[in-house]
Amino acid sequence: MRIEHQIRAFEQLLKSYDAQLPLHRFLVAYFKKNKQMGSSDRRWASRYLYSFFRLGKALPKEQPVHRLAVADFLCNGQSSMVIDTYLPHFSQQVDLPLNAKITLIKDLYPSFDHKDIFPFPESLSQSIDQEAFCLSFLIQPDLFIRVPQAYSLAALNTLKEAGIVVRDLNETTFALPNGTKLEQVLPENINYQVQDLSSQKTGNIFEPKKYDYWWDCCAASGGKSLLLYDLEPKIELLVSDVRASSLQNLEERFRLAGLKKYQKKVLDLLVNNDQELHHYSFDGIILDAPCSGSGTWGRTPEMLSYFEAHRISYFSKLQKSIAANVIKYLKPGKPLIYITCSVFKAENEEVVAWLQQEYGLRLEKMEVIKGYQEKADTMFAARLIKN
Ligand SMILES: C[S@@+](CC[C@H](N)C(=O)[O-])C[C@H]1O[C@@H](n2cnc3c(N)ncnc32)[C@H](O)[C@@H]1O
Repeated sequence: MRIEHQIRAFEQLLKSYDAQLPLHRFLVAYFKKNKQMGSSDRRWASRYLYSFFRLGKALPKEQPVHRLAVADFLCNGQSSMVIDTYLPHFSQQVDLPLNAKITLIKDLYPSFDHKDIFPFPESLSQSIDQEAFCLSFLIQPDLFIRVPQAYSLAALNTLKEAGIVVRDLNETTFALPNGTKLEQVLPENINYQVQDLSSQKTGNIFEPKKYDYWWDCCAASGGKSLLLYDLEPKIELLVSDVRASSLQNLEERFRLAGLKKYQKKVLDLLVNNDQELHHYSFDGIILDAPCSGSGTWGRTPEMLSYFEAHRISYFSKLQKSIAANVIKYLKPGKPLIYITCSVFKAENEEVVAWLQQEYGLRLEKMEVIKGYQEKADTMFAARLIKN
């Protein structure tokens, strides 16, 4: 396959992509429609497009194909036709450490600054190291699973026997190369959840007690509820979400995990739900809020190019409205666990400050969970107590 052919395929894909779908879903649909593309064409086109978007807003003045060559060199450990053609002096250096590769690129393109990769640096939560965060976009995040202790040894052995490179971060958390086909390797009788490392760490501030009644109010398919249940199986639970389809997935996941005792409701938390909830009061509420998802853009790097800044304040307002509507159902002295997968202070610390100010909640702890240092998502979690 000639280089011109690869470049043409890349340029056509780039032109067709309008960010209406996440890039991985768009690629599936595109390849289905363009059956003339063989498996090698598809592999290279995917690699190039992902590399390209990982460069975010760096080197804005260069031609797309030159930006692609730089991106592909920085993001990969093996050379490509694009690197061989446009950066021929570097094709033997692709396996250098990232910092060394950046130095080479800076020599060639003095305007290259990796801090340009992320387009909204002034909006970041304060404790985020902008430099390390930007560099993390050049590295594909890992896939993480959480395996209950009873299954963890069996899971670890099965994965190793299948030749998969596993990092066991602790007894129940494993990191695997992205794209690992878990369902083909782990048998059904091994119970596990795919859950990002940082998402798992949010559980550190839940602190549920036996027989507590908790509400996971933006439950989606139940990731946080399952974490809560693993921390304290003797829990009473209400799960809700505005999307009924997510709650259907939740039912199946709960069934597989053996979580049987729970109540489920479809609720829009932007409206008054007193008719449904007036007699409820909870010992804990998990608000895993709808958000920009900016802490997960290492998995969806196309967002570096397509996210619009005005969306940050949209999400911030949404989060405040939802929080205001749920805290009335919390018992005094009990925690609201506020979580986002955002790196923007307007969705994190500023929402927390607003809740303290407007509703007198007392902040017990909050943390930006810095997944960018661990090939994981970056998240924010706060524990606020109702007075
Ligand atoms: C970050 S996701 C939750 C992820 C989930 N807790 C987990 O661990 O997998 C946010 C959820 O908020 C829900 N949501 C968005 N707007 C909502 C609203 N107005 N009322 C209730 N839920 C809403 C979305 O449907 C989405 O499932």
